[in-house]
Amino acid sequence: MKILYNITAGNPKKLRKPIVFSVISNVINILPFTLVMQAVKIIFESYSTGAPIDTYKLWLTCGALFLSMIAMFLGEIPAYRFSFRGAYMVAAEGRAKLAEHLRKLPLGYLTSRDPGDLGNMMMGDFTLIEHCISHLMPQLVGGLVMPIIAFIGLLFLDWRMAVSMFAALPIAILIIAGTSKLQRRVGKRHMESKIYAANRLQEYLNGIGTIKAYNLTGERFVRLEKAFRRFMMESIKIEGFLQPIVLTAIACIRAGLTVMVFVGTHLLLGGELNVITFVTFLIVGTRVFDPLTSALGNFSEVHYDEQAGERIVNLLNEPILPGEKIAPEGHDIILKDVTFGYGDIKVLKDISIEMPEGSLTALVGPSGSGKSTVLKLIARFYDPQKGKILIGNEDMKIIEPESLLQKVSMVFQDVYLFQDTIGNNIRFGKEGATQAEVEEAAKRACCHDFIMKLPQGYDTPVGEGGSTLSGGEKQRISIARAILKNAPVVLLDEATASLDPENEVEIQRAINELIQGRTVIVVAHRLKTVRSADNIIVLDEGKVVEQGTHDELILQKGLYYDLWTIQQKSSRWKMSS
Ligand SMILES: Nc1ncnc2c1ncn2[C@@H]1O[C@H](COP(=O)(O)OP(=O)(O)OP(=O)(O)O)[C@@H](O)[C@H]1O
Repeated sequence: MKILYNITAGNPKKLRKPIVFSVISNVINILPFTLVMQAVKIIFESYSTGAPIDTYKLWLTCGALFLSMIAMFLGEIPAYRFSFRGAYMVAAEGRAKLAEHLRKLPLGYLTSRDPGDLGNMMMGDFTLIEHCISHLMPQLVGGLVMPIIAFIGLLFLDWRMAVSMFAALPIAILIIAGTSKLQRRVGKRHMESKIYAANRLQEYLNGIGTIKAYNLTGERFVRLEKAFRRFMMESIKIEGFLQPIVLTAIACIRAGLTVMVFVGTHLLLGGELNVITFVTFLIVGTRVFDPLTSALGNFSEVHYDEQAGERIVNLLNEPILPGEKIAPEGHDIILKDVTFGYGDIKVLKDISIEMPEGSLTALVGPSGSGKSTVLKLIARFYDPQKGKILIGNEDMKIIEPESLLQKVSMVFQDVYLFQDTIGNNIRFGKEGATQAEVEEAAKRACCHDFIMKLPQGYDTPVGEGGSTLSGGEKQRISIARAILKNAPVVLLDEATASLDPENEVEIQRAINELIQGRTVIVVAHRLKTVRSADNIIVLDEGKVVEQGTHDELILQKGLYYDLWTIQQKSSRWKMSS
């Protein structure tokens, strides 16, 4: 049953209708068979007795045969429709469910996977599932129903012939079932090599600009070529391994026909079987296994598709961030003895920070000291490995992640804009916001003027990732989004890239609009922007080494003082150069 669970990406109920209607359609498909046998019987009876052919019965059989063809056609329509509908429904609902699940997973889990892998799963694996439900399953059902019904019917005609005809079938089934683990293993290796090749291709395409800039074409391409070669070898292996198994099983099934001819001849010569029955068995025997042999030819594909489904099921089983409580009203944020690392190396080591409601806290420190990581923990992209983070005196771990995110606006360095209009990109901040609200937010974020200068204003489309806008423009759009969201907590990761003076002033003005009256935590790279912060936390190698106001820290003459002095000097260098 696990196989049915996997090939439907955890939704086996969706197979009910396709299977039921495939069975019905295959039962109807047996009708013409029995009618042809009836016609043969009428003709043979006349030859064997010397009596004239019973034309009335023969015409009647022909008429029934015609009607059975219509019935076959009508029976196939729902089978076809439910198989395809089932397949597309499983894929469409599954893709939506997986996308929703991905959103709820800790970001750490997602970033640990190869970038192309998830996209591949969404499109490629679900396409395999679609194919399995729409084509392979009906074929398999047909391949089993036809011989089973034929066997039962033939038992009544002559049990000895029926048994001999199907004698070798269990051997074929044993061969297929006995090698199923091996088939899965070979299929798994093939799938892994396919995913690896897709990931290398994605990496190559994503990095094509860098590859050109640093003339890495040769080295990177060798890596990609190796991945394609490995994929090719696994494809050859899968064919080379599976074909002999399937062909042996098919040969066993066909051997049953030879056994039947021997037994039939023996019985006929011994006078224990009449010619009509023998001919009937010969006609049925040559056709009855056809659906089964073609289904077996594709059976290894079912295993293969099952693995695609299993990958999806495994991802759906990955635990989402826990927490069910609605976020509290208060917005004090407290980190208590927090330790966190992305892998084994600890990035934050036992840190404690208090950020009172309505205050502005700045996180400063050398590159890699863990500033952005603190913001990510507060946004609950990850949970700390030790210690806790409290918001409004509640442990974040018990708060429902969605409810927490409603309280938080984030403006990070790597602004992502969707392939949509500028207006809709701002509207992501508040679902259903009116045009007036969008424009108001844009005005406060100092982006209304540049938007109005664009050919289609707010309806101007932006390329994927915001590629058609400058860094400063993208940043201001993301601030407008955050202003529209109007969340009480603002997390700000200041841009490290140097902005031109005009953009810098505009962004600072936009940020001032955004942070008014809120609990703000800002990662500051340019210390002059946080001189007025209520509290400045200085991080070094994942530890809080100093904290206080700008004036207090300058007096301490510690790390902050050093950083401040260096930045003051470098800004003077810039001005004099
Ligand atoms: N997703 C990740 N996976 C693994 N390591 C990471 C990840 N993100 C950050 N790190 C590592 O964690 C450490 C702290 O990173 P973080 O971005 O918090 O530092 P930062 O102080 O904000 O640095 P910067 O000022 O350069 O932005 C760095 O050594 C970084 O390489």
